[in-house]
Amino acid sequence: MGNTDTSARRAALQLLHGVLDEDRLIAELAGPDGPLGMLDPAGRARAQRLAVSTLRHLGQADAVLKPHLRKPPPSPVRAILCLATVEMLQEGAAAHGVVNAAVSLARSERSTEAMAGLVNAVLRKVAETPRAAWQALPPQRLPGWLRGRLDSAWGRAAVTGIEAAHGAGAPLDLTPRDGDAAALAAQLGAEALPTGSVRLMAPGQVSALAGYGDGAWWVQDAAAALPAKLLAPRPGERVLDLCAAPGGKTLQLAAAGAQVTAVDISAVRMARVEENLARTGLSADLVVADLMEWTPPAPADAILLDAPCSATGTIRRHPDLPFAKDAASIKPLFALQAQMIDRALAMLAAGGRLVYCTCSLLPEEGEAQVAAALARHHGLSAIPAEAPWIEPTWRTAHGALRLRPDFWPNRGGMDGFYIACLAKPG
Ligand SMILES: C[S@@+](CC[C@H](N)C(=O)[O-])C[C@H]1O[C@@H](n2cnc3c(N)ncnc32)[C@H](O)[C@@H]1O
Repeated sequence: MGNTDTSARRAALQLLHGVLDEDRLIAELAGPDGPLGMLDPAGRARAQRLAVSTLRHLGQADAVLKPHLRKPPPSPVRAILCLATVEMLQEGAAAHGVVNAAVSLARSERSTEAMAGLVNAVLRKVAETPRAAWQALPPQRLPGWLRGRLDSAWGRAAVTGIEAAHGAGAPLDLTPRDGDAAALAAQLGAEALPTGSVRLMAPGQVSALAGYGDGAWWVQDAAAALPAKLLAPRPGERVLDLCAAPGGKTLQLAAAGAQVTAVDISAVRMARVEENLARTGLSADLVVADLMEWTPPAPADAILLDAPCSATGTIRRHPDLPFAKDAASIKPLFALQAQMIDRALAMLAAGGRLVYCTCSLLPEEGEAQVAAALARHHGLSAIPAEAPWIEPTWRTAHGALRLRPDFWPNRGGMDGFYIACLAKPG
C-alpha cells in the first residue's frame, strides 16, 4: 500500500514536471510510455487525480507555502511541496503520511535530496493550516495570457466566476441514448438537467454505473451536448460530423436517426468513435481523413463542425491546459477554423444547415469566426437557436449561443462553448 502510494505520488510529480516545465498536456503524458505506464489502474487513477488536483489548486498551494520559504524553491522542490500541500489541505489526507512520503520522494532524487530537510520543515508548518483558511483562499487565477483576453471579452466579474468554476472542477454529465433524461436520472439517483443531460455530482467509477455495459448513455458535458441538439437532424438526413472524435456528437446524431458520416484526421481518436458506437449499438460511417482534402460522395443535408480549438472552455476538467499552452500556440487555429468553415460550406447542399461550434472561451474562435463567415459568403444566413431550455443570458449575436463555465453556478457549471447555426442559400 505504502509503495503503491509512493509510486502514484512519484508519477504525479512526473506529470507535474511535464506540464509545468515542458509545456505538455496530461493527455499527452498519460500513454503507456509515460509516467503512468508502470502503474496498475488504481495507481494510474490516483496519480492522475493528484496531479490534476495540484494543478487546479497550485495558486492556493503557492500562497500557503510562501510565508514558510525565504525564496522560491527550484521547480522539482516546488512540485513536491505543492503536491503534498494539496493532498493535505484539499484532499484531506493525513498529514503524517503525506509529509513522510514527500520527504522520501525528495531524498530519492539527486535534484531534490539536499532540500529534503526543508521539505520536512515547511510541510510540518503547512499541516497546521486550518481547513477553513485554505477554503477561504481565492480560486487560482488564470495565467496572464488568457486572463487578459477573457477580461476584455467578458469582463472582470465573469473572469472571477470562471476562475471559481475552474477551482470547483466538473460533475459527470451523461447523454441518454433514448433521450429520456428523467428516467435515467431516476435510475441513477441523479439530476435531469433542463437541456436533456443527466448530472451526477459524485459519480465514482463510470463503468460501474447502471447502463454502461449496454450503452444506455455516454459521458458528455451538458454544454457539449447542445450543438447536435441545435442541428436537430431528422431521421434519414445525410449528416456530416466533421472533426468527430471521440464521437459524443456522432452518437447523438446517430441516435436521432440520421445517416451519419463521421470524419476525423486521427486514426487513434477515431478508434474511440468505433468503440463508442459498438458499446451503444449505434451506427455511422467512419472516415479517417483531413477534411481540408476529403470530399463527400454527395452534398450533405446538414453538417456539424466541431473545429479544433484552444479548448479553453474545458479548463475545469483540464487544469493543465493554461500551463501547457500559450497565446502563440493557439493563434494558428484561428485561420484553420475559418478554412474549415469554408470547406464545410462547400460540402453542404443548397438550403442545408451548418452548426459550427468550439469548446473555447475566446471570441476569436466563436463570435468572430461566424461574423467573418457571414461577411465572406454571400447569401449565408444565421438561424437563431430555438429551444425551450435556452436561457436568455446564453444568447449572443446571430442567434448563436455563448456558454461559459460560470453559468449554472449552483448546479455545477458547464463547459465553455460557442454554438452557431448557419443556413446555406437554397
Ligand atoms: C474538438 S475535437 C472534436 C470532438 C468531437 N466532435 C466530439 O464531440 O467528441 C476536434 C477534433 O478535430 C480533429 N481534427 C483536427 N484537424 C482535423 C482535420 N484537418 N480534419 C479532420 N479532423 C481534424 C481532431 O483529431 C479532433 O478529434
